Amino acid sequence: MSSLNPRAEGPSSPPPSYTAVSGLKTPPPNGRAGLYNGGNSVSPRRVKGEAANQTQCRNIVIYGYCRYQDRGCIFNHDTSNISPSKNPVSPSQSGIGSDMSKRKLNVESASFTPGQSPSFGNAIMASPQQSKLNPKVLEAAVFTPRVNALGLSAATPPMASAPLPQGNLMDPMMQTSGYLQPEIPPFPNLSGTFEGIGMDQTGQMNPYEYNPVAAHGAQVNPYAHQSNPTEVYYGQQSFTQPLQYHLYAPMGPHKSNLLSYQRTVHDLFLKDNLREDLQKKAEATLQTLPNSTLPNVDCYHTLVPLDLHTPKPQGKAAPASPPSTFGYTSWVYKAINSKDGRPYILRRLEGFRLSNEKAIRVVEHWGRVLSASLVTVHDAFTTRAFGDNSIVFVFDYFPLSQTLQEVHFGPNSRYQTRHHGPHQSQTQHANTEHTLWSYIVQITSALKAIHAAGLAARTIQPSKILLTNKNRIRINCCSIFDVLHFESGRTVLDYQQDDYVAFGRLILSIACNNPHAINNGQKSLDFVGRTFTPELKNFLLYLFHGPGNGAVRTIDDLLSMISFQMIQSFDSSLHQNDVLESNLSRELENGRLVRLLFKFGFINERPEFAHDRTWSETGDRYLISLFRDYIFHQVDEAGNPVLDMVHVLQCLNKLDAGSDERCMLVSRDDHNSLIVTYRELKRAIESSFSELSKRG
Ligand SMILES: Nc1ncnc2c1ncn2[C@@H]1O[C@H](COP(=O)(O)OP(=O)(O)OP(=O)(O)O)[C@@H](O)[C@H]1O
Repeated sequence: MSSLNPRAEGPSSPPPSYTAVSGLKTPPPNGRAGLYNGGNSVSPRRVKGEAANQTQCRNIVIYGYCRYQDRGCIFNHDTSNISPSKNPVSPSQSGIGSDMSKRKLNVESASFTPGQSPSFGNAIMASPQQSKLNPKVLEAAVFTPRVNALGLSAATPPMASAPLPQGNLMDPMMQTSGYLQPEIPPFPNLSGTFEGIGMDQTGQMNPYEYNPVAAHGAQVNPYAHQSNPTEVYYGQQSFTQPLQYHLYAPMGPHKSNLLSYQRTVHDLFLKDNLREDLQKKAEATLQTLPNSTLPNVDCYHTLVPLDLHTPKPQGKAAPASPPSTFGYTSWVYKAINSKDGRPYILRRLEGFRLSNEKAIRVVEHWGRVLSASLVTVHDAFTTRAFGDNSIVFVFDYFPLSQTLQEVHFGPNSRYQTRHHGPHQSQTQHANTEHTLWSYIVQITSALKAIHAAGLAARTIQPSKILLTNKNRIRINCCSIFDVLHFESGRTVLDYQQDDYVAFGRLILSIACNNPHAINNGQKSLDFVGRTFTPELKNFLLYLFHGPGNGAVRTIDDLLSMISFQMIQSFDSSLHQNDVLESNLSRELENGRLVRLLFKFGFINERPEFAHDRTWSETGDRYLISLFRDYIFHQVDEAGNPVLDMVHVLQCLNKLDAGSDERCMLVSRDDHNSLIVTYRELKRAIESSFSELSKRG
């Protein structure tokens, strides 16, 4: 394994204020240079090798008795063995180097009470010669007793004592510090529960009483007296109870059975196809039209036309042209609203004169309709900004969406080459039917919301249904006909019944892959009957003919006919949701790390403070710059840069979590080494950042 060393070049180091060992060249114990992992730990092997009954029970040491003595505790309960050297806070637990463990207690020793113990969490001494405690260590804040892994003390109720993030949570930059390293329980156990927290004689939870029987179960836990939390914390994942904010937690669903060494750094980020899709959509959203002559309309600017087809002119000018959906020349623009900065769709109908003011207010009724399968309409207004009388409808914008007309019947349609018939395989039929049911479920759900609001969609046709994602559709342009034909004299019920027929036509045309399938209705229905399941044909028959005896179609009848497909569709969307959440969780970690990198960038190499003695590269700043080298500027034996992204991710995550793990930082001239915990590094970055904020 190649050892990684920070570059041995650059300026020699100024004297750091952290505990440093000049000339320390001790290789790190785990083979990875610079990473010193828990040098104060008691080796599990040692504990394992000892006969358990020769090991002093900790409850005797701490409390003078062990309530499990007669209930299976396998450790030694002989009190005569207890000498001052069996300090309840063992050196290894307290974070003092191994040389300190040999020292006996004396009058100057910090006194121990179960509620308090001296903290030795600061930079540890790595040099065997250096036997005095770092003055910083003695000044360190008193140790608050470790409570259980949920951060609950014995006296406080669970909700009241949940660990609170440090820092100002309202400050986005400070939010990275919201991830505290949770308190680590003193005696992790195998069961994964918090059985190490015993009950005292009053029946109260006692976080200090160790229950060896519960913790060991039938077998002896070799880590039972393991007192270095970090070793258990990182080495024995299954033993740990606290949340590990610095690790990437793989979230399901997991489809591939890759082994850990087969995974790549890509597994830590969004899936490529999803990223590409989102980036293309972002690009489309931000697209502008250079040298555009399009005007600003009301509060909308930066108009980009989306309707790539030649507008279909109406009236005498072009009598042979097929009429556009609304009977007016229509234009579709993407535009930005200057009030909220968001993109919207403006659909302009050219040459429309509003004869009744009330007509345009119909749009407000559509504000009540909430459906995920509907393109929401926000506003409608008349304008002369285009040099004519136009009416403009404002809709939600869905980047890169296509109409079902384009998807199924357009020149570039992937369905064009497929001719339904005997040559199509069973799988292709099944896929087409799956798509059809997916459309049916979504349109039915939209109709349910629309009809319940006392309205009718009136635009169920291939060119007015948008495909915004795979198999994800939305009914577009609702409300336009309500305004255009405000005084038509027909009732809403009539229009609602028309919706069902239009729905049937849409599904029939897609099933037959022919936009004109309705022109030969019976033949098309026979084809559907032969090709797809009988449920689909029955569904279409209901849409075209209703329940019979002159009764009207109702949305509830429709829903009961497709209940099975609804369940299937619901299940698929739950799966899809899981996949997206899993992808989201990957970005969650990365978002935190970016904010951490921002802080690094703000702090490191500030030229304006170069001669400022209070800021210059000593103390915290020196530590941070060495840590920056440790993360990013490692080189291998041949001096080649090591570009190990996983190392960067691990370091940043541990830093953000303020882990107790230590790392060894080496000055650029190789003359000084520092051993610090990530917790200290985190503190250094936070204090430097807050100092910067005060100066700013
Ligand atoms: N809300 C929207 N979000 C994003 N794109 C949209 C939206 N509405 C329409 N579009 C896009 O604008 C283009 C034109 O849509 P339009 O509804 O005018 O289709 P059309 O076939 O031209 O219909 P018409 O015959 O009514 O003109 C389509 O490619 C469609 O994808």
